[in-house]
Amino acid sequence: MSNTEGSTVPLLAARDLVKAHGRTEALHGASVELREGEILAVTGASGSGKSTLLHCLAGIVRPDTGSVTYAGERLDRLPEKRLSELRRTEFGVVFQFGQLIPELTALDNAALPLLLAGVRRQEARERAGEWLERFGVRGQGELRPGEMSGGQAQRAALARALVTGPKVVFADEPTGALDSLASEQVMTALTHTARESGTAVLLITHDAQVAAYADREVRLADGTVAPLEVAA
Ligand SMILES: Nc1ncnc2c1ncn2[C@@H]1O[C@H](COP(=O)(O)OP(=O)(O)OP(=O)(O)O)[C@@H](O)[C@H]1O
Repeated sequence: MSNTEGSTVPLLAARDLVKAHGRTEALHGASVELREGEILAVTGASGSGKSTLLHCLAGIVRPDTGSVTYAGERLDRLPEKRLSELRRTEFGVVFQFGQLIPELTALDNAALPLLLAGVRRQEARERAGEWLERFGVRGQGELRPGEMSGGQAQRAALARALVTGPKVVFADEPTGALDSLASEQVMTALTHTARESGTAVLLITHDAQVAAYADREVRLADGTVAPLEVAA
């Protein structure tokens, strides 16, 4: 069940986003809203602009026009310093291939955002261990990413994304490289943990079975969110 009932002001809102990569216009006026604690799936064909939308919402790239508002702040207008602080403290990100640091163990990977935030090493490792536990990979804590299965590495990447207690997790095809069993385990762990901690999730996927884990789904086609599915 969604824990977003009664919440009217979106936590994150994109309005009329336009973003071109060179001559390719990836977004042509896309609008979407994410409420606090909501799990929203963004689906659409390859090239429809899903990743570009996620990058704009996460403050990774700035739209050419349109606005992105996070908790009342215009993200698209923020100076880089404040943006990177927001990304570090309020947002977590997971990509298709996890992007764990290959030289570090799963535990040290998961502890990294805490160390960057100034948490002492021992406490960071303890907290990271608890998050690995929630994702069912504590036993793999001393392994490096290359020694883990794809699904285990993705669950460690999710632990790293959630370890700082972000308000929003951006997940771009988090199961794209996994078989269906590993994909199911990753999605169950992600949605269960997000609901438990009240974290909102923006989930990009082209897989209907993965989208079914979300509270709501919007579909991108040719850089625009299908009008009927834009939240009022
Ligand atoms: N860095 C870039 N340089 C040039 N064109 C780009 C760049 N990033 C995206 N594009 C183009 O913008 C359009 C939208 O790309 P985007 O990656 O947002 O789509 P997507 O829906 O996430 O696709 P996929 O499901 O295949 O990952 C595509 O036509 C793509 O080729």
